[in-house]
Amino acid sequence: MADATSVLDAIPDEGRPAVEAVGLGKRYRGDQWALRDCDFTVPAGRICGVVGANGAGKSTLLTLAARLIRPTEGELRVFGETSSTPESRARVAYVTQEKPLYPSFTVAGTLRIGRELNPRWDEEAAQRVIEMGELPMGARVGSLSGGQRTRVALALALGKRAELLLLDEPMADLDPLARHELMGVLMAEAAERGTTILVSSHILPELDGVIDHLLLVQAGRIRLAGDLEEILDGHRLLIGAADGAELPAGTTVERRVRGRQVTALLHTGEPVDGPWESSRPSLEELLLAYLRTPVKAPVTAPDREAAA
Ligand SMILES: Nc1ncnc2c1ncn2[C@@H]1O[C@H](COP(=O)(O)OP(=O)(O)OP(=O)(O)O)[C@@H](O)[C@H]1O
Repeated sequence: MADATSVLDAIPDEGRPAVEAVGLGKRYRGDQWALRDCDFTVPAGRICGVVGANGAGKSTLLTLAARLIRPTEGELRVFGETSSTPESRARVAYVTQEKPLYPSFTVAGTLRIGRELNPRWDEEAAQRVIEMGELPMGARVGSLSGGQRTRVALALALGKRAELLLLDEPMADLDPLARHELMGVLMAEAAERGTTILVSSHILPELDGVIDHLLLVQAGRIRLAGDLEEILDGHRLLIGAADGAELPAGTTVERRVRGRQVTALLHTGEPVDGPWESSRPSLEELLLAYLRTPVKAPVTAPDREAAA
């Protein structure tokens, strides 16, 4: 049996940047920036949650990493490369929200295309995902439900044996059991092969216990980026009496009063003095507090900001 050292030896990129943004910006048209001034690093082997409200820029970020669009400014390095080559494309698999598949092809025919197009194709990995969902290999893709098509798209992505998996809300149309099971498959993939996974989701509980890295995108900006444990350690959730002590200045992300009780999320790793019940936030508590308090980022041109 392989020990921990030999597993790590088998993951050559472990810890090195898989995805690195430097001054990254994307403007589709006119003065509207979908992303602006983004700087972050996702080390190889991480499962990174990409979280943000509708329209925040998550899909744009994943599409840039898949090299389907180009940055307007700055760069997004994938395994150190700034542009796309056939070799670099073979290292990346992207499952989009639309999951474009040929409706007239059968499941088996779809996997056959995957096999023919990908030199590193892993038939067993792809088939495992199909079989777990008990999908008939002879069924036409067009006759499958949305969740079943998602399973076929994930099977293609896993069969490709990519080193970077980009998953844009992959689980949205799956039932809870399938979601749980496929999350397990993705985690096993990351652990065994050191695959880096960027997964966007609005279903926050689905990410808890799965991701170990976080990118919080808000209004086209990166609001939080880094190792998840470090981010959680750097915040305190306080509960106390609404008419009690003042919150420490400068660190409050969100403050909510309900009746006589106040709940606040602070961006500080330091212990907080005062009549507070203080704890480390859960991932969901952290994300909800940030999502409820969007920053007013200047993603549009100054004249539009002034008008807003
Ligand atoms: N192809 C496009 N052409 C023009 N504008 C676009 C295009 N794609 C996205 N946008 C705009 O860029 C911004 C970011 O969109 P994006 O799809 O990246 O957000 P998102 O965070 O993935 O949203 P959602 O959670 O709703 O999927 C939005 O204002 C959107 O209208």
